[in-house]
Amino acid sequence: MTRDAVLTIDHLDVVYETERPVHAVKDVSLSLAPGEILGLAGESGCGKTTLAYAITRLHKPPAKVASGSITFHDRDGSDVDLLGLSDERLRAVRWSKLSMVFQGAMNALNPVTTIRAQLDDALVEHRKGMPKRERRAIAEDALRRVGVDPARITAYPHELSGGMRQRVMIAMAMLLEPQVMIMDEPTTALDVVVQREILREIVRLRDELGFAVVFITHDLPLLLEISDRIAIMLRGEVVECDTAARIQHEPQHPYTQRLLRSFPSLSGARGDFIRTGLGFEEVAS
Ligand SMILES: Nc1ncnc2c1ncn2[C@@H]1O[C@H](COP(=O)(O)OP(=O)(O)OP(=O)(O)O)[C@@H](O)[C@H]1O
Repeated sequence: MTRDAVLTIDHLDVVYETERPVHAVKDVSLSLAPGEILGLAGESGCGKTTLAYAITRLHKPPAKVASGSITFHDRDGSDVDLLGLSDERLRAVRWSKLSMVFQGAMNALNPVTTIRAQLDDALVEHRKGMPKRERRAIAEDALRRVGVDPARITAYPHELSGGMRQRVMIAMAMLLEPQVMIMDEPTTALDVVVQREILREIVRLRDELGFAVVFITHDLPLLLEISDRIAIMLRGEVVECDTAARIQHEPQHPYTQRLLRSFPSLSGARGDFIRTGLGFEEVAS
């Protein structure tokens, strides 16, 4: 157990129990510090999403956690064995302690209820007894944080653009101020400018609210910009885990070196776009 961690993954194995079993996550051990952004990189099929689903206990048969543990170290000092939680306890932990935004999450909003109702449902369930006026204020604040005009709270999802819906999902994930957020390609469906804007917001909010993030994307240059540390996965295993700077400038594993070479843009000047808000040209000049 690591006290300075908010999440510890210990020797995790996840297998798809299909006719020919697929050992998708192999002996993965990782820890996440409070407030840290940990990037997960690796080519398609290396097990990133399987790992993200296991952490959030969203994996379903044929996926099975064959061995290992995932422990959430709550700010209040208690340790929560995520894999051993009853469904009821899991519901209590999800969104309030640990939340997630997955690929295509903007389609996860309920199409027949307003944004207000969806945010309010989460507050009613997890903040029992909170007066309505306070719930409204928190929901509007959550939207404001991600750059959505709170006046849009009465809208139905179809009345918002894809980028706005995605922001609403991120607002939803942050609504209860969780200590950990798992984000798997949270902005992939959006155009690059909107992606960068949302990511800059996530980094800013992490600075403000102090949540930790496990961030998954195919976009390694982007990951290098926003992550504190990066874990490189290859065929289900974490082959290297280090600070973003060391992964970029002193990669140790041949696969990491190969992965970096597959992004020619990495040899150019970049890296401050998300953190500083400067454009590449400004950074380079
Ligand atoms: N439902 C399933 N049944 C059997 N095998 C599966 C299933 N889902 C995923 N896999 C296999 O598990 C391995 C890991 O897949 P996973 O989706 O976790 O990788 P990934 O790194 O997230 O890929 P991508 O970047 O394309 O999303 C792959 O070999 C994949 O084919």
